[in-house]
Amino acid sequence: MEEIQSQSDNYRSSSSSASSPASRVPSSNFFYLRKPGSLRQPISFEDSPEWEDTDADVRVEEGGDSINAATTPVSPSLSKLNSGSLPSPPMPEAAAVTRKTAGASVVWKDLAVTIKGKRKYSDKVVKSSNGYALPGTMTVIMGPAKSGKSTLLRAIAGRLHPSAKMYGEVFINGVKTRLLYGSYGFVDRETTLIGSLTVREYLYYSALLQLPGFFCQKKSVVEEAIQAMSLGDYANKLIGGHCYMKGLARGERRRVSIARELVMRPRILFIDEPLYHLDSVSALLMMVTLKKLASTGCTLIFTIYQSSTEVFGLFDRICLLSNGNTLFFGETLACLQVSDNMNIRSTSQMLDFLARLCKVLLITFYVP
Ligand SMILES: Nc1ncnc2c1ncn2[C@@H]1O[C@H](COP(=O)(O)OP(=O)(O)OP(=O)(O)O)[C@@H](O)[C@H]1O
Repeated sequence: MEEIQSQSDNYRSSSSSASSPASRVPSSNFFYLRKPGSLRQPISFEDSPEWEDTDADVRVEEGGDSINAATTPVSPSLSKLNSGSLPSPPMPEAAAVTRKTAGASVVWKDLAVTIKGKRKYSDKVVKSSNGYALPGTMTVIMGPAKSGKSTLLRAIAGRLHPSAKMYGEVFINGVKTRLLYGSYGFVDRETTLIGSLTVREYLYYSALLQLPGFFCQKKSVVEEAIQAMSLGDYANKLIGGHCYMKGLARGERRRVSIARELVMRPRILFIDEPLYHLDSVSALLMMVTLKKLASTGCTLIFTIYQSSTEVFGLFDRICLLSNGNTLFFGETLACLQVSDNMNIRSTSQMLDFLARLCKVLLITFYVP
């Protein structure tokens, strides 16, 4: 306890200044260790006194990304995040700011992927795929298992495994280029989260690790990400899920992994199976959240194995794969139109039709 007290005193002496005297902050704010039994009542990192450094003339202009800082706020030590049990702070102003991102158009042309170890060159995992994704829209890569969805997604994002070789071209905003760090986010099918942190703490750590810039800017991006993924009700809850500690449900965990990428404010977001292992209600909620995210301007591209009729109706464009072949690329409505011409009257009938088509092609092409 003495050690904690002395750390606390050190902190007070180093952080106290004319602008933020320690006397302004109640002494109960200076706990460095989580109190015993407080695991179920986690504390927001915003309880750190430095969040309230109102005298620091730091302003972040949303959308314009410009920062005017007379004094640079000091990042808090990570130990200070484990503060004691204090009442939850009100949502900061940043949370009320609507997220607006300039998306980017993505075009892939004659994209093919081979993987070392496959028997023949003709055994391409993805074969001559063409398509595009526009800002503010959701483009989904659909197909049965092992049809090459993840491989195509990784190829577009430039994140193929070293044993894979890509052919064809990818254009970002009309320029043949690789995606730069920070301009895009990639959410894998399974991600590891830190169960001993709350959602807000975890996102804040991610922001600290991934982003340059000022502390208050990180605060705003974290709150934006929480808001964008509808995690407001869970922001102060422990992620959990380890050592028999009950944690967030799968749907929320998945949203946290997506929010982790959003702190980078990516222009393009790639998600491998956002509905992986989600029940139908969580799947619909996830898709509605993603649709909302797309409406802020972000370009969303993701893979999906199967979809309910309701979820299907939310997609803007579909790239339908079967054994690496692109069977259809176009707008969802056009896809429905095609099915209509074929006397298919409902989305579920169309999905059945597509599934059957995939199976036929799979059997036709997959036989060695
Ligand atoms: N690194 C790799 N090494 C060897 N083969 C691979 C590798 N990655 C993918 N493949 C093969 O490529 C094919 C397509 O895999 P991919 O994961 O892209 O399909 P998918 O449609 O995403 O399937 P699923 O949804 O079942 O994961 C599979 O036959 C898979 O075995």
